[in-house]
Amino acid sequence: MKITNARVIVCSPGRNFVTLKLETDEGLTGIGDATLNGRELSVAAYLTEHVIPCLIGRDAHQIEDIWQYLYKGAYWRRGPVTMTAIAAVDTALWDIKAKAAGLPLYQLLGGKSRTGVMVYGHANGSDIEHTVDEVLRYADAGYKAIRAQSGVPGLEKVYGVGKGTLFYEPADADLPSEHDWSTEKYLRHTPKLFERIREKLGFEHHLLHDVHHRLTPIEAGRLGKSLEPFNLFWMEDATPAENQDAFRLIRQHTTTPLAVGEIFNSIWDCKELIENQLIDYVRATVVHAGGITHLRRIADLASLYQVRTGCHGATDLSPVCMGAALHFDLWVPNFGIQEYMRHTEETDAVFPHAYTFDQGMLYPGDVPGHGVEIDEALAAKYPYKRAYLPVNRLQHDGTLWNW
Ligand SMILES: O=C(O)[C@@H](O)[C@@H](O)[C@H](O)[C@H](O)CO
Ligand SMILES: [Mg+2]
Repeated sequence: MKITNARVIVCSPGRNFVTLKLETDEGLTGIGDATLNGRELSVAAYLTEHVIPCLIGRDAHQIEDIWQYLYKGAYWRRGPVTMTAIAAVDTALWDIKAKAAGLPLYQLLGGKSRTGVMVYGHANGSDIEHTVDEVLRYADAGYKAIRAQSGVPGLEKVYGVGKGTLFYEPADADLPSEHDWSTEKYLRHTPKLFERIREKLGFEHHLLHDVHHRLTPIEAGRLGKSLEPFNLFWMEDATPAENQDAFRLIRQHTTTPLAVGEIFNSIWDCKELIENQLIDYVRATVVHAGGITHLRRIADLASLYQVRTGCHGATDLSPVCMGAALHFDLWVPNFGIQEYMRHTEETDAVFPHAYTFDQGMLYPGDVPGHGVEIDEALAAKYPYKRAYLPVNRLQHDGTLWNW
């Protein structure tokens, strides 16, 4: 089955998405997500100018060979742009292979390992009481796991605290907006938030929290320790992970489980974290980590060390990535949890999909392929609009900090 045609579709139904569509001489098509938040057009150009010309005429069934060809063949290995482009091709090829087999993608990976995929939703509030109300709302909606982020007194804008709670969108401006940060204020506030949530919610639900790379390792150790009484499912991105060894220091100080990896694009970003058992959950997902083919390698390495998966699932990952990730999640033996930030109705209309939500679980559905399509005519009505993630500065002197 030969690849006869390929094109990149850029659209902005509420936010930007990049989608790769492959066509074959047997009439089967497949799509893959290629969205890299705030740098969308770099991947679109990489695919159009450099990858698509190499794909035409290749056998769509040779997923592994094409992966190796694009990875080794570029000479310049890894990096978010390259790995997102490879992921798009890989996802589209798995979609085609599953459609050719007449099977949902999870069957090709090894079949179901569980009945459904446990997800966590985002409860955001401007202060503690508002966040508690949001957490209770998610619990009422059937969620078994809830991430809680709250505004911090004395800080004007804090990551994760959005206006529209169900459809929070971090890429909020044409050029980066500026947030302010104070580690001292945050560290004083956050244990109070979780104390109050547990008081009102009890201990039946999983609670998660995202630190968004803002602490030093020793500060992260301190936060993890202070959150221990509240039994978090995980503390995410406690410190930047370019230096994988940094997590050793956090580990020495707390038993709060650690998650990291939404910005990882290769197994090399997490090899030491996994082999040294410095984390409990790896957050890499299909679109930014080289597709199903590479994510499977990361998960297999992780499983040797009892590290579980916790795929990134924010709104800037398109429904195409979500669909593919859910097939992966249903199969992967060392599954932990899947993030689920709902897309807007406009986005869902552009990307009709087979996956469904019920009582805190997502189900990928049983249609052949990964179960997500793109309505190209509708997509064309939403042209690209530049939108950037914010930057963060220390409140007391304006030093650029981690966002
Ligand atoms: O855990 C998460 O979902 C976040 O960290 C994301 O919202 C992240 O900020 C965006 O995906 C960045 O593109
Ligand atoms: Mg995160």
